[in-house]
Amino acid sequence: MATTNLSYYDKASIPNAKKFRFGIVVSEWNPEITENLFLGAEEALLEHGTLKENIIRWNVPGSFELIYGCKKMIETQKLDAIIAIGNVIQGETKHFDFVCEGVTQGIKDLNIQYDVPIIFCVLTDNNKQQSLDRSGGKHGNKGIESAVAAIKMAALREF
Ligand SMILES: Nc1c(NC[C@H](O)[C@H](O)[C@H](O)CO)[nH]c(=O)[nH]c1=O
Ligand SMILES: CC(=O)[C@@H](O)COP(=O)(O)O
Repeated sequence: MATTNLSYYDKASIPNAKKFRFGIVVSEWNPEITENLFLGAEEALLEHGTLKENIIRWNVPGSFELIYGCKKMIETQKLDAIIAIGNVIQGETKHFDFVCEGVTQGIKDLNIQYDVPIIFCVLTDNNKQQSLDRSGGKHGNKGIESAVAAIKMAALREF
């Protein structure tokens, strides 16, 4: 199944985000990828009206630490949504599987436990080229897609 471009969307359908406050937790593993994901997310949030001062960025060592970083951010900041940014690339061992499953389940659990939506912006790729293609390359930028999801979920949270 061909991957759709992650960055094409109907911009007119996105609520104005001026009143929302967003957290972005960024993994420091594979920074070439995660920084591009962050820039895509930040640019999209600003494009849809978010105030720069309403984007709170924290860094964590790796994708597995996104779980604790998001939890701590929810508990200490007043936020309407959080974007968790990471990039896990398959190595020689099964560690990839455990990191990906762990961060997926951990972020899922936080979405159940707390009333702040956490957007899963974690690329889980077989190789670096797949990551490059999805962080500003031929398949777009998952950071943009995640920012759009964050705005939509922040609006939904108001009901
Ligand atoms: N191999 C990758 C990791 N591994 C590190 C873990 O995320 C974690 O920091 C460590 O196990 C200590 O708890 N992390 C990534 O984000 N990307 C990788 O490719
Ligand atoms: C996904 C990872 O943690 C990865 O970097 C580990 O590499 P390896 O499986 O070769 O130890």
